[in-house]
Amino acid sequence: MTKTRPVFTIGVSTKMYFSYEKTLGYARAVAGLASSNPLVAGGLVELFVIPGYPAIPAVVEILAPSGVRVGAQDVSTDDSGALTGEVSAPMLGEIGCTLVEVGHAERRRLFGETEEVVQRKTAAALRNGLTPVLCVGEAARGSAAVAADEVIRQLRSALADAPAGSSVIVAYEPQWAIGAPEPAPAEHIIPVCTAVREALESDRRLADLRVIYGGSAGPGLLTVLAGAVDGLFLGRFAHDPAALGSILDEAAALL
Ligand SMILES: O=C(CO)COP(=O)(O)O
Repeated sequence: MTKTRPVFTIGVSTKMYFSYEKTLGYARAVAGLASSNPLVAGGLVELFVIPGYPAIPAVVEILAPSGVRVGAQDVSTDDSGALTGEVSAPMLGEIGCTLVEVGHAERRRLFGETEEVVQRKTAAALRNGLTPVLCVGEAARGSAAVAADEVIRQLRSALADAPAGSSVIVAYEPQWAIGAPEPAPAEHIIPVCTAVREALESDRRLADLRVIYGGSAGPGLLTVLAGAVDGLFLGRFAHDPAALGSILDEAAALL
């Protein structure tokens, strides 16, 4: 049987907001939402959760039966070696991750992650069978055309070493819209995501490409953006499971 390609990909990062116990409670709530949702069960909506590292194995155990994918918030450039504090893609795969965030704006801004590092982390994820959730976005608010150029440049750099057959989730996250009261306006998001898709469509190495939006995303946004994005990458505004439930209801209404 061929696997249904999801129409929407909806992911949540808990960043460093939650304790261990709170993370597990959240995962249980998401498992409840997912297992009672026919769209998730049928593969039309793909859900993923990205908790803090120590919670990953327990979250995998909670979410695996309901088909929710689990990822990590970062990954090492290398597969093994003297890299104290780093976590390798092979180990993330061993403990049940199927995706990893690469190049989140907070990693770039607060931890000095350069484009070269983002490129190497993307390659590490892909060579180990993990889907990179490749986070890109312009630093300052400006026109959509300038943002699109910058984001496409970041993507080409990040994907420089991507092998043929790569599956990639691009998370377009304008840096100025992260941690803000509201997401970027739809008139900004839609042309940027459309330009990204057009730019990468001809890249024959990409077997599967999803383009999702993140940055103060929450209930209501999927409806506004549907057709232009493949889904959302959520932070604060989905940390209440009820909000995630209402986004799943939106997805159902759109399908
Ligand atoms: O960075 C984000 C997801 O990775 C978005 O976070 P917020 O929705 O909390 O702004």
